[in-house]
Amino acid sequence: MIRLKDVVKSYKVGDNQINALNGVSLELEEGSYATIVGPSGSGKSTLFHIIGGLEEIDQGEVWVDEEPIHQLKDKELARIRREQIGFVFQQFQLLPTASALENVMMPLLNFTSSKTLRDKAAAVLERVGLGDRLDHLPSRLSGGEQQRVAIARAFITEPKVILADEPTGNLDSENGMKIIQLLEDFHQKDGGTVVMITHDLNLAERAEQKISILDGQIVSHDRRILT
Ligand SMILES: Nc1ncnc2c1ncn2[C@@H]1O[C@H](COP(=O)(O)OP(=O)(O)OP(=O)(O)O)[C@@H](O)[C@H]1O
Repeated sequence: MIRLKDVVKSYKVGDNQINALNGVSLELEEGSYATIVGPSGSGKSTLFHIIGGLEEIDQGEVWVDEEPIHQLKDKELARIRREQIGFVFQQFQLLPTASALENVMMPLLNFTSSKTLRDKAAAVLERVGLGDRLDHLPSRLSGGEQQRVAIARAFITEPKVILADEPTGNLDSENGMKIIQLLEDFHQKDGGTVVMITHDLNLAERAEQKISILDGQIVSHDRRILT
């Protein structure tokens, strides 16, 4: 359901060209749980942005749930991001002036009636253990709680895929593990696909698939069956 074929992506910085991805091919079936590991600058975030339809590619093909991401216009990409993909970032990326509930409502604000949306947002906040924090501004929540709001915001669209870029990078291990458990629940109970960038090799080992990137290329793709 996520398929990349010979993807090339470079950036121009002044007169220099930086080759961020040098011919990446990858297939992840629906319901996969995969981590992406690699040293700083190896191309992990570029790959993440490309799978999420956040960046254009120079060459190759990118398919998400049978949709040719590489050929779509901005409006179509926005629809795919809204309907298929939930994003979670290291820095949470919450709107500071909006409450937890409002942050979670954000992805569907123009698409669902407000009463239904409020109820739905409250239900996903309940699911991530924040049913008693609906009206809190992010500044009144701990880092772990803010990231759980971000997970709820990703859940609200009932996506098929959650893309998480270092979701535990700013958290202590206990709060980090709560986030991992929510992502693993999404994978195990909802049958969703999780693709997570991590520097934490212990976390990488928990996934069914580990994709290692070096200098813009996939150097290994390990698969194992979780018991
Ligand atoms: N917007 C950009 N403009 C110019 N160069 C970029 C841009 N984004 C990424 N790069 C370059 O592309 C290469 C891959 O970057 P990328 O962010 O994908 O690596 P990464 O593996 O995610 O690194 P990190 O672990 O440090 O986040 C690096 O050399 C980086 O400097």
